[in-house]
Amino acid sequence: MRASVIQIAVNEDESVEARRRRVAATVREQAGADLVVLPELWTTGAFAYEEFGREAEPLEGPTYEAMAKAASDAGVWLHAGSIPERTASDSGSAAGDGPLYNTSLVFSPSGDLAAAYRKIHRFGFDKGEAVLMGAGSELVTVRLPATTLGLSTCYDLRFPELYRGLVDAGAETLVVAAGWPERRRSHWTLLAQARAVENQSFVLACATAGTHAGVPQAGHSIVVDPWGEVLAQAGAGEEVLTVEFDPGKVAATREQFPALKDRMLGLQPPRRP
Ligand SMILES: O=C(O)CCC(=O)C(=O)O
Repeated sequence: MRASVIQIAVNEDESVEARRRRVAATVREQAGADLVVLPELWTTGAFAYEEFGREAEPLEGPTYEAMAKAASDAGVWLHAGSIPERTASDSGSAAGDGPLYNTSLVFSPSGDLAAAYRKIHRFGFDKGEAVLMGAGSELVTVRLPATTLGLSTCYDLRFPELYRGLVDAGAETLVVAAGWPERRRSHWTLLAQARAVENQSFVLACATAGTHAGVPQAGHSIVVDPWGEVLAQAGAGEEVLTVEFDPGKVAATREQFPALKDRMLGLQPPRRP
């Protein structure tokens, strides 16, 4: 299976519309790949909080349209990263003034939407995304011909129980769309490898490059195999990481070193003295 992980530079000197055109062209250049992956919130930048409301789009908005077409032009499965999704209000208002979500979109090679995943763990503690966006509550997997993807977004990477849930639902290739800051780059690499090892799964983790809202981005998108070996890692700048991998290695690893089978569920909490 061949995957292209597109690490996009998100800088403020480029308009959202120009970036959308540029990214669509780069996706088209990946014809021949089986899977193409884009990062989190690449239209606005994950830290450009003021842009979230301004650039939010309905699920089937301009990014959806451009990415559906790029996927079908290239004939690839496309994890199109995430968008700030504007939803309708509870009253169903056409103005779409309901909560925002950080929503990832996956398209099939014919350009149909295969899945949408709303980021579950929002970043920012008591500010930023954590207060501006709603939290998703559903795990999402996507069946491809050769593997099953488990979807996640950026800060989700810190929450191992999410990935265990994805593995229990059949995931073999864990995709992380991110806009991770340079300041915590060591955590990014460490956690991507940890999620691969503990879940005996491939991890395809796609980050952004550049600087927006004063936050330098880590880049260093990474692909890790189920044994924890790094198959490829990008540098700090914009880059397309191309990697060939054998999805059969997941079953082989789980069979040869069956640690996942030794999970002890339903442990009792410690007794009070
Ligand atoms: O967990 C981190 O250090 C970064 C998370 C983040 O930047 C995000 O989720 O947008």
